[in-house]
Amino acid sequence: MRKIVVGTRQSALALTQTGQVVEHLRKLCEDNGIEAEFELKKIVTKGDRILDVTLSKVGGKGLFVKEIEQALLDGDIDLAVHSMKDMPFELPPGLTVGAVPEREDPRDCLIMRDGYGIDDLPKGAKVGTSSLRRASQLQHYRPDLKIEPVRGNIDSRLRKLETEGFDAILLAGAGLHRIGWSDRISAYLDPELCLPAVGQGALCIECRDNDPFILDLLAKYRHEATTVAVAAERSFLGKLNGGCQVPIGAYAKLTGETGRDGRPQIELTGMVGSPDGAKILKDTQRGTDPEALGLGLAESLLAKGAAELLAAVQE
Ligand SMILES: NCc1[nH]cc(CCC(=O)O)c1CC(=O)O
Repeated sequence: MRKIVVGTRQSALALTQTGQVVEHLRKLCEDNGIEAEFELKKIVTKGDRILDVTLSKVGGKGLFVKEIEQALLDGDIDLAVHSMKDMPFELPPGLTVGAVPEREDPRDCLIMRDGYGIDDLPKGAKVGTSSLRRASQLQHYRPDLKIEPVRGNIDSRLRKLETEGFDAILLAGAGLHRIGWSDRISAYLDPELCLPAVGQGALCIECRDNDPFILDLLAKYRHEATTVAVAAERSFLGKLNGGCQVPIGAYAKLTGETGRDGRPQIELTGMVGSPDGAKILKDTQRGTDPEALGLGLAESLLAKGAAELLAAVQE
């Protein structure tokens, strides 16, 4: 009987999604005659400790993953469940992505005090988000809105909708679905209006690259379409050298067509914007090689001036 220690953050969302992953893995073990038992280990990350500062001001990448990766390297845990969009582009030596399971809804959504869509917000309404990507795209569509930062876990952000006088706040639909709060969602934002964060709605199961038992188990959990789509989005992000603290969005999906090389065709849309939404660069490309597609799309936006936009945010 092998004991598998699973590392997780301790927010409501993290515990729920880790619990769901462990249930799937338990079933996979049962179906494949693998004897294993699972144990959860809660780990506090820097991102959990600093809750009162806008993330773009805290700086640094991997705020929600570093301590968990250290626990993997130290052998304190055997695998970790992360939100893909919190993952930095590069993993530390010795660690690898063991599986990307099937993606949840990638869209952002509005939780509104009144109304059922963005066009119901009154002129000058106060909207809460600390994401420069969400702010940029929302302001581009509705320059009249007043965007103000709101941080904290999903539960505390929802509370702030009431206590801090917001007309609406923006959250990822996936998180709300996972914790069973879909009924709080007033409207989904179409990716045409608001491109999600790279990897949004997907999970990343990370493990040591020299642990064949865990690698074999996780290989059975991999979802091909999600893996390929997220690889394209992350390749785009990697080329632009962005974390989740810059106004970059991307969304990839399979078109259902097959390329000349026999591989599934991917359609990738990416954006880079100014935080005030005055300028948004956006493009869509198709291809079958996720890395090449991400790089190509990034190069197209760089040729249109993406580097200048990003430099203005990062200085
Ligand atoms: N930035 C924090 C974060 N990281 C992952 C999710 C949940 C959605 C997901 O798994 O993509 C959230 C909350 C949010 O953005 O509303």
